[in-house]
Amino acid sequence: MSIKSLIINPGSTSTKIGVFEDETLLFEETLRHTTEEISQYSSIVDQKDFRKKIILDLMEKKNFDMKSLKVIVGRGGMLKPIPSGTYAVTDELLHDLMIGKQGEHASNLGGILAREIGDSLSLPSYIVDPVVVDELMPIARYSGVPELPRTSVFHALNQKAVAKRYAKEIGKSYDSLNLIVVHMGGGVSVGAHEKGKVVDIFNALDGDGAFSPERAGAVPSGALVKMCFSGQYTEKEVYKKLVGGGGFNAYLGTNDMRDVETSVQKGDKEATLVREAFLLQVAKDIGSMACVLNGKVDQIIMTGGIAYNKGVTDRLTERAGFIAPVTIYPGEDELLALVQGALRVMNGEEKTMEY
Ligand SMILES: Nc1ncnc2c1ncn2[C@@H]1O[C@H](COP(=O)(O)OP(=O)(O)O)[C@@H](O)[C@H]1O
Ligand SMILES: CCCC(=O)OP(=O)(O)O
Repeated sequence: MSIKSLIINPGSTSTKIGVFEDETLLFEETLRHTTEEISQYSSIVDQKDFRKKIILDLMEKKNFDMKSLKVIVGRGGMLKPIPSGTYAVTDELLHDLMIGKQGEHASNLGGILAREIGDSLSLPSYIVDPVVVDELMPIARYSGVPELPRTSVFHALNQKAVAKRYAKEIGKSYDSLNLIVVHMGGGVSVGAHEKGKVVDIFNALDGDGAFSPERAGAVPSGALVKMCFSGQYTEKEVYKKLVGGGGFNAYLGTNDMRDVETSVQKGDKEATLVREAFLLQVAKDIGSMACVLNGKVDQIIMTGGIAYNKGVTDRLTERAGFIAPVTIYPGEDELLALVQGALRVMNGEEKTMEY
């Protein structure tokens, strides 16, 4: 018997929704959120009802019978560091999403909404490869301050999905390849995949890599300390400068790369400089990961919404293409990866992971 699933993928700048019958997509929708829309809410959990309404409105618009569903699957959020896999949204896991065990991010809402909608229909709910999948090699955890270890927070679901897709397309196993995966969405993460494990990562959230549409990435640490103690800002205000209001938002007032591109095409000097600075930072992150892999890189894979922009991928290839050939998978394979994760446990091919 076939399995119909509702897939919920909240990102920092969008909510993506899909309905599948087994692995066949019945329909999908991506709703983009402007900075103004998101900044009305003081916390991620406060956005729950707004994002839930979007989902239920879409189901109504499509005249979809919710009773025909067998499972609800959400993107997994800021839980404790855990291995890759499919997890049931248990009470403990739900609690950690609600409190944001490792912090706040829209992905926390994936499991919360999956469980809420699942419970209302008496259906199971799962998350797959949450943003906290942790396969870091021990030496990648050192930051220089023992109390502040580097952490693995990234687009684990899509990074793994596109890496496996590439391996399949060239007839090799993911475990046999060394890949650098560059995900450019609302956040940016660059990962070193060594024989099937993400052994080092530039953290996409409040971490150490390139800036992104809505995040600062790495900033000069001494100046940040001074800002924190200047008395001018609350803790929340400083954090917002780093996550939410950082990056393109801070320089150009938009989290939408398409607006940036339009300004660049019109000859806007500031937009051109900021875009070029972004590309420099991402290229430097790729170069770092080449060293992590001892220069033995089979392929660089560029993905995420920004990878639709050919100007961006061409310039990155110009800067980093000497390291390895480049494959571009624009957007992301997250909806299908979420379905496949749930189907594997429901069909008994894989065990549900214990949280
Ligand atoms: N067709 C496109 N061309 C260029 N940029 C795009 C396109 N589609 C999305 N983007 C940009 O990608 C970013 C969002 O990427 P996405 O992977 O959807 O992020 P998230 O899941 O974090 O919300 C935004 O800056 C958006 O403007
Ligand atoms: C929290 C890491 C993943 C991430 O940054 O996702 P978005 O690009 O969707 O915000």
